[in-house]
Amino acid sequence: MKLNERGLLVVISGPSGVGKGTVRKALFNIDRHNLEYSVSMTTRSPRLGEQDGKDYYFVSKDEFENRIKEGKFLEYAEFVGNYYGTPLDKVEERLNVGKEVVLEIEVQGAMQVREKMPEAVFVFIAPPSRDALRERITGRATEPEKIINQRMDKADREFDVAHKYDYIVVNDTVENAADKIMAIIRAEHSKTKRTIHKYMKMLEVE
Ligand SMILES: Nc1nc2c(ncn2[C@@H]2O[C@H](COP(=O)(O)OP(=O)(O)O)[C@@H](O)[C@H]2O)c(=O)[nH]1
Ligand SMILES: Nc1ncnc2c1ncn2[C@@H]1O[C@H](COP(=O)(O)OP(=O)(O)O)[C@@H](O)[C@H]1O
Repeated sequence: MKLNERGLLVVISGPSGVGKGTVRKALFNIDRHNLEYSVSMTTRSPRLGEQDGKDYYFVSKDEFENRIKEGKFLEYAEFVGNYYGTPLDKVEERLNVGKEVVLEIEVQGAMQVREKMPEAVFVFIAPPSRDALRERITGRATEPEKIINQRMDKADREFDVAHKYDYIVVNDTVENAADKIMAIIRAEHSKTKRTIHKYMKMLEVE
């Protein structure tokens, strides 16, 4: 692999129900060829229509904890009673073939990635308002009210760390948000390439 062929790691976070999954799908419709979604592993139960290996790898708590011990996650975190983590091997493999790898993860995990891979780009998706967020998460009708309340509390704490991200994108319409994230990825990709190119020239590396 040539040094300048490595893809960009893109970390997307945002409160539950803000529209991360919806925006991500729209993003992949813009450029399916260069983007690759990192499928996470979780101990939460599948929602209706979710597929193992596509939406998540659904595993037991024991299996997840074994993988933690074996060091198989780039990052992992507990979120409202369940584990979620990013399998490391696949991310490395896809970055090395030049794909832009997209992680959709919560904020504690994102901060772990920043420690390990500071060259990644970090995007926080925000709702147009707190009321809009509650409407979206309620409208999706996948969680009971108690869990929705827990997720709204969690959202308030997540807003507090939004300033640690490189970009904040408001999900007003899905199309706008996806276009903005695509523009960020393209700009960051060119920036990284230019930096590597300059560095290699300095070292007189071919
Ligand atoms: N740290 C971490 N968070 C994850 C991972 N996969 C998903 N998440 C986050 O876990 C949270 C809950 O996800 P989920 O139960 O699917 O709910 P949803 O975001 O409301 O659809 C969201 O903030 C996800 O972005 C992962 O691999 N690592
Ligand atoms: N820009 C938007 N305007 C209105 N509703 C939206 C928008 N983006 C997403 N939604 C809706 O909000 C709900 C939550 O979206 P989802 O992608 O599941 O969120 P997340 O993955 O962040 O939990 C879904 O019902 C989705 O259709």
